[in-house]
Amino acid sequence: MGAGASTISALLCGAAAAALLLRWRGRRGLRRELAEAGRRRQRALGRMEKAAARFREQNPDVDADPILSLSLVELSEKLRDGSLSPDWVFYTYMDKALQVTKEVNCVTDYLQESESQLQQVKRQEKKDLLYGVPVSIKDSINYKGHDSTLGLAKRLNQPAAEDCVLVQVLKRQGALPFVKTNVPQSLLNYDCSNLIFGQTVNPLDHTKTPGGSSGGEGALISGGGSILGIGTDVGGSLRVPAAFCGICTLKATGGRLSKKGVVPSIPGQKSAVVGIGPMARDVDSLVLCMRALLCDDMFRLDPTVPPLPFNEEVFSSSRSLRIGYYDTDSFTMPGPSMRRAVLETKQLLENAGHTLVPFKPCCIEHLMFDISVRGLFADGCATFLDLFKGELEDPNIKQLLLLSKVPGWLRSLLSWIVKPIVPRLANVLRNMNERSVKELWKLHCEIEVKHHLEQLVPLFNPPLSGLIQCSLTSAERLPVTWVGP
Ligand SMILES: CCCCCCCC/C=C\CCCCCCCC(=O)NCC(=O)O
Repeated sequence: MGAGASTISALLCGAAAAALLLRWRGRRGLRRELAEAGRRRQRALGRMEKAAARFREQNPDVDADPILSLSLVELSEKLRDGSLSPDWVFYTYMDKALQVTKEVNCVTDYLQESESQLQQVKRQEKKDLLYGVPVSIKDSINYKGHDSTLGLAKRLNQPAAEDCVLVQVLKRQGALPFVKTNVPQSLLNYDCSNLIFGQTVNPLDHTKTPGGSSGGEGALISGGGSILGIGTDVGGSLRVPAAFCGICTLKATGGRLSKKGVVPSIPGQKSAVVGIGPMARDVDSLVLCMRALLCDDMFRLDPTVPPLPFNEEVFSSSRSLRIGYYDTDSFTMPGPSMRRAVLETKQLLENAGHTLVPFKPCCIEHLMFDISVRGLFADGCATFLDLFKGELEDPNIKQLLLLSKVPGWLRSLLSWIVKPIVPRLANVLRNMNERSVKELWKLHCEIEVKHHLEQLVPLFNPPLSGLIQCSLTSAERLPVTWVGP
């Protein structure tokens, strides 16, 4: 080998060694940041623990069980008529949230400002719908002075400059947002773990996931540590954890509740719409929350939200309803217990005088893959991958990341190869490829015109077809899975 060639190979080796060293240092720095964030969280939980202990010491007669066993409707009535004191409720839930998080690891941050807000609320004459109700919020919902991490190290130490509109409205209604809860790294996952806060587990069975991405909320509420929570959902992030944890939720129509200050995983993506919603132990709690949120404050603070208040007339009407139902969409097959739950509910609704109409949702496979996955990843996964630049990857997101990193041509080839054996994986792969602007506009037209206007709206519109005023389906067809990748 000549001197020139050895110089070149020495330079190449040097460059490779320097790159490896830089990468190692970068990763070591990240690990330190993660460890520091973990310690910060422990300090926050410690402050919470001290506050709860102080309250217990000063109020030894407060009995937690009667407070924790009240439904949200009962609790808010008692708070408003003065038969329960807001600080009894606040510290009782704080204590319970600590106990639940010790078991299932669901609380990520203590919103200590809630203690001064509690003092303010107690001085208030006006007692709004959520007066004195402690509320938990998902990590991605901005609360002034606190991080919305999405489980990503790069988002640490970037506290929100202001409360998002939802939090502002909750506060105006007298609610006390007191903790933030865990999410999977990037939010695009049906599990609930990240490298900052770790794995959240299901309170009903610690070997199982609580679901995701609003899994911290699901676990905390199901464990009894919060009476009302707020989460978000694109492809199941409210519905999956609610079903896995045995609680209730409502994915409000996109745009019905303000998204201002709620951090999405793929900003600008419009095909699979983000919906915000409450999570709670029963349906009446969801109703109370929606009634409280759909108010003038919300419409004024975020003029993009249509100023449609909660429709009391429709809600309290005793008119019998025509309700569409299906126990299977023939694509995501329900387990026997889910099917039984739908059929039992159908029977109960019929006994109550409603008419149940069988109804088959159209083209689930197409909607899931050619619309939702294609829409989410229409930039060839570039925005999703940006989230992970310079980031340590949680093992639970590795599979999706691996598919996202494959070059488009190879994804198409792999899709073609695996199609006969795993057709659904082939479908995911095919739809993760980059689309042109023209193709994306075509996709938006298909969603708005073909799917919404031509297929969905007629189902709900009396003049055209059946009066399907709401629909009943098994909540979630995904089986509850074990924790871990
Ligand atoms: C919109 C997704 C449709 C489901 C398709 C399942 C096929 C798996 C392929 C890609 C994974 C996409 C992950 C979707 C997770 C959605 C969770 C969610 O709603 N996150 C958003 C949020 O929390 O706001």
